[in-house]
Amino acid sequence: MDTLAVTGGEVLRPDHSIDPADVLIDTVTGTIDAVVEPGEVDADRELDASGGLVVPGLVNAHTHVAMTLFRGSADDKQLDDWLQEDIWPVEAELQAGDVRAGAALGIAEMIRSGTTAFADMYFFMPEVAAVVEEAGVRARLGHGAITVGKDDEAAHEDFRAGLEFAREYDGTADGRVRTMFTPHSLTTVDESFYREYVPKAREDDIPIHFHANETENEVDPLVEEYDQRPLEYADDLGLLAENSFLAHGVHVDDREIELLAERETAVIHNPASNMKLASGMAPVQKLLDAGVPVGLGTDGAASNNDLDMFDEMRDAAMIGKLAAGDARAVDAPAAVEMATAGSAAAVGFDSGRIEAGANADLAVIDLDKPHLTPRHDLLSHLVYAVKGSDVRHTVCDGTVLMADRELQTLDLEEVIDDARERAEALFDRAQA
Ligand SMILES: CSC[C@H]1O[C@@H](n2cnc3c(O)ncnc32)[C@H](O)[C@@H]1O
Ligand SMILES: [Zn+2]
Repeated sequence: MDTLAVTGGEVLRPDHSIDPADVLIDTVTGTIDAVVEPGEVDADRELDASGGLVVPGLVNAHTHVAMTLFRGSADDKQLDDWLQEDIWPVEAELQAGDVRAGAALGIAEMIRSGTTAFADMYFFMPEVAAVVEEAGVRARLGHGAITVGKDDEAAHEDFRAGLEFAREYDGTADGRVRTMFTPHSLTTVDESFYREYVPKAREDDIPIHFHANETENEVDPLVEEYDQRPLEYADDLGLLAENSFLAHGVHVDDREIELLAERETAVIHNPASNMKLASGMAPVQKLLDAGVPVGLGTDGAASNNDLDMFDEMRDAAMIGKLAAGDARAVDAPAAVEMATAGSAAAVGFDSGRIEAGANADLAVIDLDKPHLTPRHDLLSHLVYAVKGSDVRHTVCDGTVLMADRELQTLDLEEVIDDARERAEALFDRAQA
């Protein structure tokens, strides 16, 4: 056994208590071996966490990581106009190398802000899988399949590609890449495709992830056509299950909330994207009270515009209070739970908790900062005051991915240069 000890810090436990402890990691299995009294470990190597707070690596449960190339290119528009006028015309010009560069940039950004795992639906997903492997993070990946704007044969090809990717790449990168089947949304995929392909995914036990109930424009047409709420329609299609998770769930009524709880289907809350696109306020406290599993995501960098999950926790707590009209709603423990154990469970990773047996995915936050002073309540700081740039070390699967803010697996300068070049060429092609 080869071991790494994270020593000298205070550790956030699964019950949200925080106390001084050392974390012993088995780097061969990539799991936490023990959490022990300070000074008791004897390990092959040590990572100094003194003066810091050791937290589970954050889990970004809904993103399109390569969309970092679109950051700042399309702001201040509602979802439909944003997608149709700005995003989709440029995505039509995407090449594999663009997705690789955008993914590397996004993954570098996530490692630098304490995120160790993410769920992603996009295009050219083998490229994303390759960067996940190289960077050392953990991810659940799906090829996003869509039927609008495609002829029948092209749409079938897209859906077959989605299933093929899910089957071929599951378990790669030493098990750090897991896969899923990802139809884009309830309104952009024709019903017949759901009827044909969802059973195929279910047969192979492939998790399903899709956008749903993000804007009112996604609700009304379905109610009109099917005389059903969108999530009743989704249930009829076999989309709601324990290993399904949907992004957004902003416009859900009480019956849909009940359905989600009954089916144990998780909602991934994306507060920044919902605010920026003016999609609405998800009823997060209501979902939690009803027993719906809730995770947290950034969505893509074009609608956020960063991938910092600390920002997202703060946004979730803030907008959760506004939505409920109650300052007690979505408190700090609820926001932390969403970004860690909640997201990890939704995505299907045994991460998001610092406890023996769990994946050794963690981040160390430097608390020695003016904006983190004094220290009345560190859980409060995590949600309301910490920034991604306060992360000192990031560890995933027992491997140190960032030490003292230096990336260990990616060359940051190269990643930034490459992303700049690819973004410029991509937007030039789109404007030609
Ligand atoms: C088919 S791959 C994913 C597809 O989703 C687009 N996208 C990015 N953000 C959102 C969002 O908030 N709602 C719906 N779709 C979104 C992305 O640009 C890709 O085309
Ligand atoms: Zn999305």
